[in-house]
Amino acid sequence: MSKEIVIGTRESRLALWQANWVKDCLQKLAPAYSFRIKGIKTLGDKNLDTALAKIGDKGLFTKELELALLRGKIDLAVHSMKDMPTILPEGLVIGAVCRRENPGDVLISRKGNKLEDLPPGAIIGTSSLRRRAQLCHYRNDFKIINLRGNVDTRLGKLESEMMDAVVLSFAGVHRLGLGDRITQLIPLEVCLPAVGQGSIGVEIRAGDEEMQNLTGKIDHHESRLAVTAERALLRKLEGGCQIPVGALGTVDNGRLLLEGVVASLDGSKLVRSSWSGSAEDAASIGVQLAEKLAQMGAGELLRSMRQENCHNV
Ligand SMILES: NCc1[nH]cc(CCC(=O)O)c1CC(=O)O
Repeated sequence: MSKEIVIGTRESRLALWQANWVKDCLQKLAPAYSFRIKGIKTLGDKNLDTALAKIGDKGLFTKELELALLRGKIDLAVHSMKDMPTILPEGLVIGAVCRRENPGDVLISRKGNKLEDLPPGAIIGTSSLRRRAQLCHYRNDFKIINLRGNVDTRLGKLESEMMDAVVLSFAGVHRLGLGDRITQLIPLEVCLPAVGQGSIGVEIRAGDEEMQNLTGKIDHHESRLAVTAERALLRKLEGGCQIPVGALGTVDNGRLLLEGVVASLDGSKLVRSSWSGSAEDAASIGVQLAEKLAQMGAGELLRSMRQENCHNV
């Protein structure tokens, strides 16, 4: 009998797709093991009606999986990197950051309009403060309404709730086989993605050498460096509540370019800049960019936002 490895995941169609993708990759690379998927409900799945910004996102989609990992109920936890808090619980580490999909956001509009030719006052659904702020900065006539639920639910609401468009991540839409619904790849100049967007992460127990070796087989070095820089930036900026931050690291020839943005909720103020350096210094590039953005006014922006908006410290 081969040793069985239990892979924990949320139960949304996207989460299951991602967990199965990890399972298939590992099964090919390590045929001596057998793998089983175990679905686990998280707080984020149980609170589908509450605006994300109100609950805060500290481990909303990850906590139950992490507890199962710590208790030995599962051996690996598969997450979207963008749903992972920047500080992991004691005793857990990221075993793999898998090769990143196109990290950007996409527009899916009801009548096929792109961002620039949506009608004045167009209604766009998204629950992400980051998307809201950058879209309103691009066009302040847009009306943004809260839209939660998994990818399929959100697309369903585009039809039923009289919206002109919704914004989703390319990766999520593509993985669910809904790529033909995409109207436009939103340019990175308009909207920087969420930290970690497009990358699948595999969390393991610290010191579990067997799982470290196993997950090492699907770790993608450049994706890990890019995501490390983005997470270092966010960790330095954040202070216990959801804030409109976007970031994207790209690695080319050993150099890492990190772009980052911080904006006010209504998009009226927006600070955006970049920092680059040797890719192996990923984390310090994130910290340096955070300091630069703070000097450019992001610090002030974040302080005022925390006072008004932070319900959950
Ligand atoms: N916030 C939910 C979430 N978490 C990860 C993805 C998609 C996968 C990814 O972008 O990595 C999505 C859906 C979306 O934002 O459209």
